[in-house]
Amino acid sequence: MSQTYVTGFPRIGEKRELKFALEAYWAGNSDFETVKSVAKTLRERHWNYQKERHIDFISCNDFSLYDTMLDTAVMLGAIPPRFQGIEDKTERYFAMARGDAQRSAMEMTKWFNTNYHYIVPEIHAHMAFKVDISKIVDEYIEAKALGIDPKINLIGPLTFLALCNPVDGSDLFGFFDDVVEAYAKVLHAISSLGENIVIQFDEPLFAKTLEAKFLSLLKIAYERLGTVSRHLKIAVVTYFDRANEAVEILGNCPIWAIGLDFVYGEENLEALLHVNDKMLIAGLIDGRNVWKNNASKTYVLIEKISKTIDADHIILSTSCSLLHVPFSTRFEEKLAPEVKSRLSFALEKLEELEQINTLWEKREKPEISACTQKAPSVKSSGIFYTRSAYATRFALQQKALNLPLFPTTTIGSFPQTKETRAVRNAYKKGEITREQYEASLKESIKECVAIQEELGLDVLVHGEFERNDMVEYFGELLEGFAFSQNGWVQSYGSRCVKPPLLYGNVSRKQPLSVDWTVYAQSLTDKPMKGMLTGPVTILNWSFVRDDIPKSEVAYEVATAIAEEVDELQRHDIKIIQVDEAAFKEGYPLRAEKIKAYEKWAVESFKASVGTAWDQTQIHTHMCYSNFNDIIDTIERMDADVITIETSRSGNKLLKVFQKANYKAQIGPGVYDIHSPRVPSVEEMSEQIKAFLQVLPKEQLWINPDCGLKTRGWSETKAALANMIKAVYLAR
Ligand code: MET
Ligand SMILES: [Zn+2]
Repeated sequence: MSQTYVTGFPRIGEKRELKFALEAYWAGNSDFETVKSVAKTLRERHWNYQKERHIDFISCNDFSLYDTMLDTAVMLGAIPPRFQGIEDKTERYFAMARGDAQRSAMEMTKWFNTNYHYIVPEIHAHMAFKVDISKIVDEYIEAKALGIDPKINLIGPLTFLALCNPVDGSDLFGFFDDVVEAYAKVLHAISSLGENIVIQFDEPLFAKTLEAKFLSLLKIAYERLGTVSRHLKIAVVTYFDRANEAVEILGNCPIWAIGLDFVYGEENLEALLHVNDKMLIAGLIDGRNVWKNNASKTYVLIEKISKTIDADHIILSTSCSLLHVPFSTRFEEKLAPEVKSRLSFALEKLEELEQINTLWEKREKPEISACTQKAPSVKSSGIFYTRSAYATRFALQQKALNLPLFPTTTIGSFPQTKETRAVRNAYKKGEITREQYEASLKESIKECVAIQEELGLDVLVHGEFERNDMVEYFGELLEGFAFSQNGWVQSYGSRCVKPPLLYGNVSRKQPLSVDWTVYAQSLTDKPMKGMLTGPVTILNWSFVRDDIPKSEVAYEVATAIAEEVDELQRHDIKIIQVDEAAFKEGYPLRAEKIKAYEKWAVESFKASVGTAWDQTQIHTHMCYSNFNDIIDTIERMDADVITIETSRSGNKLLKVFQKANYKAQIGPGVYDIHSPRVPSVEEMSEQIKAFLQVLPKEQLWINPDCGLKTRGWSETKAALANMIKAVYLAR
């Protein structure tokens, strides 16, 4: 009998119950008892769903009221000093997650190459770890009471350590012994709960290209943790890519099982020899994309695995936690059948796991399913890109635009007020007519243009009031995208996103932004910048079809954008910005896979602007501050101007551009838009001076560091006015 295993389950609830319960509590509209009871109901429901599908290994402690990294920090007693004075555990927990009147929240960042954000634990020298497993015990007992014998999910010690932020600058590795000992205490305490308890250590860190030091520590850690108690069965589970180096070590550690992802790391097949006598938890059902599993392909994969691993040592599993996919397709009433029939969310994936297990048990190989998808029409070889060298373009653009020294601009969006959103929603719901909607949008654009003229900005924007989201907006207008009603995925805390479903061949059947941009240009003599989202960002923030290579999908999206670029310039729009906000987050975890990513990412960006004439100035924008490793790639994108987020990193970042002898223009953000604070003229003057120490003045643009849509109007006007004063002083 083979067995099934689910790495982890989404916790927000099929109707986002946890979100609403938490937000009501935070807003003071309900009490914590209500949150607790909603959470309990959800856990129970989620366990039962898994039980109904006869999943053999069901997790507890994959649940969290905010984030499991934060839970781990709490479990280990890694409480930053500023929160230690808060007596009440619940109050303290949410203060760490969200900050309170006196204390800033802990930092948050992306979990590996996903769009889930975890809380970054803060550690410092002489920190006394103090173990508290009460959350685990509660959930374990709760599951037991329901007749479930759960495994216990814990973030593995190496992944935990690697993601910690030593706030006092101390050496991360210096904490290793303390962290492992704290985990040993956790295991010791858990072992008193029962016999043969399975502990799942999540170690996605092992799917990255690792420093040798980590590999040697991993051996020490699991040799120690594997011997804490005979009553525990330790499973070390990796995901998101191959983990070959770690397997070579884990195969000789005193643990029970090793988990490998064969969906995003098929190279793990080569590591199987080193699994030795351990159980293999084989990640086969894609835990982070939404398409139906191809059972015949999976079956073949299991056959391959079984050549090295005895069948009774193979456990069939999801490739990672199902946290990264929406709950169920059963709430989708509006999706076209051809789209819906191809989807599989968390609940459906449980079914798929059960099915493949049944087939495998009976050694019943499924028929090869016929491919229903048409082959894409465009090939990624030989992209369309006819722009001349930068120097030639620069001269032509100078002439066409005649901009002053330190041209000023913004990143695109202006404050989205309640009214703006209300109008958009009313139009979406059919409560107002197209004419009414357009009239209202034009009003907003007109005001926005007037404000920018009054402020004295050099390159204006229309304000992006028609966009709810920079990817969704384009997806809705392009062919090949669909939108679910309830396809929510947790992004951080109580927040969820609903990524577009890029299911088919992408094409542009209508203009995307031309009308708004042309209207905005008609209101001013200053250049109006056209605003588009780039292909890499569109892909990285969508669920992308997996029946053809990503590079081909990206090229289709790029072709559609390139048509829009061409139409904009034919309407006399002289500057076009193609945002690649998510360029960097799409980077693979494995060094050897980076080249291939960069190739399709750069090529598709270039293809998306390849129609631009030399005198049309192409901007791009990225919200990052670390370009060290990717500067050559940025250069190859060949944009005329790149605006970036520097405001929080001084001119350190610009030095990277200087060192690379970067020739095109750069707009380093002079102020941080993530806070309502209005920086003074002096502050921004200082920033500009710092920039000038590194880059020649001809290369500099001055702008905020990202879009202004989350800001209010008053702070926006004040900050931009100060920015422009600082620029006048510099000129
Ligand atoms: C996350 S990057 C945002 C870019 C977009 N043009 C904006 O200003 O909102
Ligand atoms: Zn940005």
